[in-house]
Amino acid sequence: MTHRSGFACFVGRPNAGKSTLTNALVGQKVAITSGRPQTTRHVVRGIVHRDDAQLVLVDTPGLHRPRTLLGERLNDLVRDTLTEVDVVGFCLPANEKIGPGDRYIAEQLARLAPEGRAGTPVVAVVTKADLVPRGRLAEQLLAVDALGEWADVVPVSARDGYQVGELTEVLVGHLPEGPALYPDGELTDEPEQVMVAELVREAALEGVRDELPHSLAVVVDEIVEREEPARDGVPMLDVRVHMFVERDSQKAIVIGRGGARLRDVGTRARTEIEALLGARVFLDLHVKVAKDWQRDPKQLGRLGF
Ligand SMILES: Nc1nc2c(ncn2[C@@H]2O[C@H](COP(=O)(O)OP(=O)(O)OP(=O)(O)O)[C@@H](O)[C@H]2O)c(=O)[nH]1
Repeated sequence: MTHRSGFACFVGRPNAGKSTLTNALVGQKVAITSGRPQTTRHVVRGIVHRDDAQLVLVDTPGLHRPRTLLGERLNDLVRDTLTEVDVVGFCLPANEKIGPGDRYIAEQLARLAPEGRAGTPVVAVVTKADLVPRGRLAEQLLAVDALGEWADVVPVSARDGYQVGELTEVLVGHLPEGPALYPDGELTDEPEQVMVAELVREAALEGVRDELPHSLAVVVDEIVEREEPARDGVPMLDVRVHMFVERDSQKAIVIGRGGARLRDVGTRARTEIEALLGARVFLDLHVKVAKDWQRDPKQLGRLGF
C-alpha cells in the first residue's frame, strides 16, 4: 500500500468556512495546536490520520484576514506559503455570490502556476452547501468553475458532513508519497516538545556548528510518561528523538568515533531536558540521513533544513 503525506491549507475570504471545514475534516482526532511545531514553519491546525495517508492542515498567514488582502507587500509571503504546501483548498461559500475578495484570491492563486509550469494544485471548495437548494448549488459550482483553473471543484457542508470524506480523498490524492510526518494520536505540540527539540539540537551542534551549517533537523517523535514513577516519586519519561542530516559524512560527525560524541550529546541534552521537565528522562536519540523523499526541497524545508 502506498502511503501519502503532506500539507494542505485552506484559503478564502473571512467567514468562508475554513475553520469549520478544518474541524470537520480532522473530526474527532482534532489536534489543534497552539504553538509553532518545530518541524514546520506553519501553524498546524489539524491532522487527518489514515492508514494510507496523513494530511496536515496548516494556516496560511496573509490570505486569512481581509486587511492583508490590501497589502501588496504580503503577496510574496503568501505566495511562499502557498507554494510550500502540496495542495491548496480555496473555500467559497455556496450561499454568497462570488465577490471582489474571492476574485482577488483567485488571481493570487493563478500566479502560483508560473507560465508553462505546473504549480501547487488548487481545489475549489464550495462550502456551506447545506444552506442552498440543489439548483443554486449547481449554479455556484459553474460560477466557481469559471473563476479559474482548478484541479477539482468539490461542494461540501461541514455542518452536515456532506462530501467531507470526498474532499479528504481529493486532497489526499494530491499529496506525494511519503511516510507519516507526525505521530498518530494527539499531536502534542506543546511548548515542551519544541524546547526539547531545541535542546537536542543545541547539544548536537555544540562544537560542530561549522560542519553542520543548516543540515540538522530535530524531530521529537514522542514524550511518554512511564506508568511507574521512580522510587523517589519522580516521574520517568521516555523521550524519542530523531535527528536528520543530509549526508553520511554529517551522520558520522554527529555520532563520532564509536558513538562517543552521540553519547555525549545525549548526556548533555538529557540533563537539560530533565531540568526543563522536572522528570527523569530516558533519551532515545537516532540519527538518520534524510531519505530520497526528504531530499525534496519541500520536505526538507518542513523538517527545518
Ligand atoms: N450552515 C453552515 N454554516 C457553516 C458551515 N461552515 C461554516 N459555517 C458557518 O460560517 C461561519 C464562518 O465559518 P468559519 O469556519 O469561522 O469561517 P472562516 O473562513 O474560518 O472565517 P475566518 O476565520 O474569519 O477567516 C460560522 O458561523 C460557521 O458556523 C457549513 O458547512 N454550513
